[in-house]
Amino acid sequence: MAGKTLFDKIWDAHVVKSVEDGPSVVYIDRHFVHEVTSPQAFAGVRARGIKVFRPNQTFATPDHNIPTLEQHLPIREELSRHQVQTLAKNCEEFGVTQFGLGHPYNGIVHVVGPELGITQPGMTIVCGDSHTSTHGAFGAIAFGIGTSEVEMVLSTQCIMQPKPKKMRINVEGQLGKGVTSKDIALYIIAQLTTGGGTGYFVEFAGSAIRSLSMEARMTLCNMSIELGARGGMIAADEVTIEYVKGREYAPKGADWDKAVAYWRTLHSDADAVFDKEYTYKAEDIEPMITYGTNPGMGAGITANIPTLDSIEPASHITFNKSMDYMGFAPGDQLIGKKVDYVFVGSCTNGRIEDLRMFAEAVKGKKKAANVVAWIVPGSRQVEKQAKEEGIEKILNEAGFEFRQPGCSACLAMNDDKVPAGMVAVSTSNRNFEGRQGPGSRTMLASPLTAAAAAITGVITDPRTII
Ligand SMILES: CC(C)[C@H](C(=O)O)[C@@H](O)C(=O)O
Ligand code: SF4
Repeated sequence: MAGKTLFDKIWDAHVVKSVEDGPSVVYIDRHFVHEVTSPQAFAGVRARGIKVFRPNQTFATPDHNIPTLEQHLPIREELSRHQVQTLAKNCEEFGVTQFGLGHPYNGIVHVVGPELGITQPGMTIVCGDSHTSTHGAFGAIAFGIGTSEVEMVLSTQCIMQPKPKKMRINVEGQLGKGVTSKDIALYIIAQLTTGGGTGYFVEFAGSAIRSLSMEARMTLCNMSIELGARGGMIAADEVTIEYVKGREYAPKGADWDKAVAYWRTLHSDADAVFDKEYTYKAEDIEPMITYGTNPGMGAGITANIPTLDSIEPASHITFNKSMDYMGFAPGDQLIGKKVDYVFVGSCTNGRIEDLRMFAEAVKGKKKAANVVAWIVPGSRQVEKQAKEEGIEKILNEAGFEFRQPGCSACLAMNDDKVPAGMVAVSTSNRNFEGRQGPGSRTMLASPLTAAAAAITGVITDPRTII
């Protein structure tokens, strides 16, 4: 019998019941909850007169609807205020731990879980949020679920899931100067398209992946969902173990030793078989940026936007529509395009390492006068650390505003909206029409590329400023 994949090992350890040709009932170790997808789920549990089955394995934090300025004041916008209050009330009623607005652990759910050690290797993790794939960076099976499934997990701590197919994506070699894991993600999605991973769970492997920090691995797994995949994962190694060690919710003492011994067994066996496998060379990856309205419409920053003759005829209409929306023309050079907004943050690139990267690149320089920049930490802990490390000071001296944590301009569910027609270089993960505000135009890139745009006011190769 062929060896097992990392995915299979974790999956098999969590299947409670399998139905032939049907979904399996899978036990869930950690359930993260935010204000957008939980109200109806809690209402459903309440209506059935039952309890949250395992409140100690459920953790909540408001993130989407919170403002990133003056968080000590009541939320001005009514719907957002209501969402955030409802989450707090539900968590209190059902005995779920909530890191509410103002709590030292508040922040974006996918930043908070890992930094508190709630996310651990070998676990099954769900949240009513597509970017739950982020947690796969720890060698966990983590995926997003819908509101009715949130209710299912709240009430049973299990979920029904068909087993996905298995894909491995290897990136071998050494990344070039100015190339980050965000660029790996945008490169892979540009190669395989936003549908390339549909039906699969992806394991990222290879020497370039193993050399990444935990933050960088989270960025990559975060974006696996933009490939259409159910989720992404990376086997735990010493980097992972070192990161989890000592965190608030991490196992301690003898439990820690036991956990680590188990985690070390969680990797794909040498003879494991994948349904699909791709291998890329790290050397081929340039700093990337998107020019269109889905994350697969990206290119190396020195490239030009493709011309119609390089695009399949069937896609011409959507391609042209996307060019119109962005205000670009096929064949345009990317470098030199004017930038109005820069957003650094989100569950993709709002961690301490991202802020460090941005701050180092802008240190001693000045923000371009034509750019409005929002630098938003992913959590209160990231905010605190950035202040302690002097990052806020560097940012302020360079003319940048450092805000309070939240999803912010990643999606327009709060006050931080990019105005219509404006071009934003954003470190987030989606560039759909209207994603950052009605009519807003998004170009996805790494924190380094965002820094280069912020200080020059135009799309700039980050390798020229570091
Ligand atoms: C609001 C939420 C359901 C949504 C998601 O699932 O991803 C959001 O986080 C996003 O990034 O679009
Ligand atoms: S930061 Fe963006 S992608 Fe992440 S959970 Fe919030 S809205 Fe979704």
